[in-house]
Amino acid sequence: MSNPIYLAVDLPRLDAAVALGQKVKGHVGGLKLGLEFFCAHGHHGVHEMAKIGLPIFMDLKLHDIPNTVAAAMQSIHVLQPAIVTIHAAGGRAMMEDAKAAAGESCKVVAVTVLTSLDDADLARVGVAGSSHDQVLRLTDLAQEAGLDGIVCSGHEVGEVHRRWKNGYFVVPGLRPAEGKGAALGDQKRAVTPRAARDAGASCLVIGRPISRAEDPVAAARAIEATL
Ligand SMILES: O=C(O)c1cc(=O)[nH]c(=O)n1[C@@H]1O[C@H](COP(=O)(O)O)[C@@H](O)[C@H]1O
Repeated sequence: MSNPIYLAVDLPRLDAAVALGQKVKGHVGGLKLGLEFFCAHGHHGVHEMAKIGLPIFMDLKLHDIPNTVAAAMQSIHVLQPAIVTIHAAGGRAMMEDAKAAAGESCKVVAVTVLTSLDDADLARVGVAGSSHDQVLRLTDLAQEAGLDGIVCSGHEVGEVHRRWKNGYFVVPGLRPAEGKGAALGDQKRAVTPRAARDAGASCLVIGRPISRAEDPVAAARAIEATL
């Protein structure tokens, strides 16, 4: 089985990002480049990271009118990402157009409810009900739109997996062990990598527990050993 860990390379400097990717490449299955990275380094930065030889996950969380999102997807074709994120809250037409504009080999996955939000945060933006119900609602919409899968927390992935048998499920907000490793930081719905994997996650997104560890290779290896 291939390594399901994607390292979230959320570092502002390109040389540091390349060095980190090179160091841990034997212990992760891919590299996730997010908004921080793409805004700072653009296509050039993605090309440099691709040279490390691992699949690239472009976490752009696109959310706009369908025409704009489709055009953005076309503009990143050339980078041949393995996975791209969009926001499910952009609606069915936006998701359909994003998928149609993506390359054949690129998985398009929709972020449901960010792992940094809890039920009280959702209420403040006008979403009645629990984060759990909202994840399931947006999962069904993403499946109807023909996407490859969704992004959710480890708390919901078990139920998502039961509803959508062959979907691709990305789970971020992972912390290696209760009370150990990196603190929760801004994550509110966190679980351990092993718990997420057991519940049906296809892809485990892990950032600070590896990138901020004193020894990132040892941290990645230790997490890999728990899976
Ligand atoms: O789409 C994502 O990857 C994502 C969705 C989400 O709901 N929560 C979330 O944390 N992420 C990303 O996952 C990574 C988590 O990083 P750490 O909290 O440092 O492990 C970051 O790059 C986030 O942008």
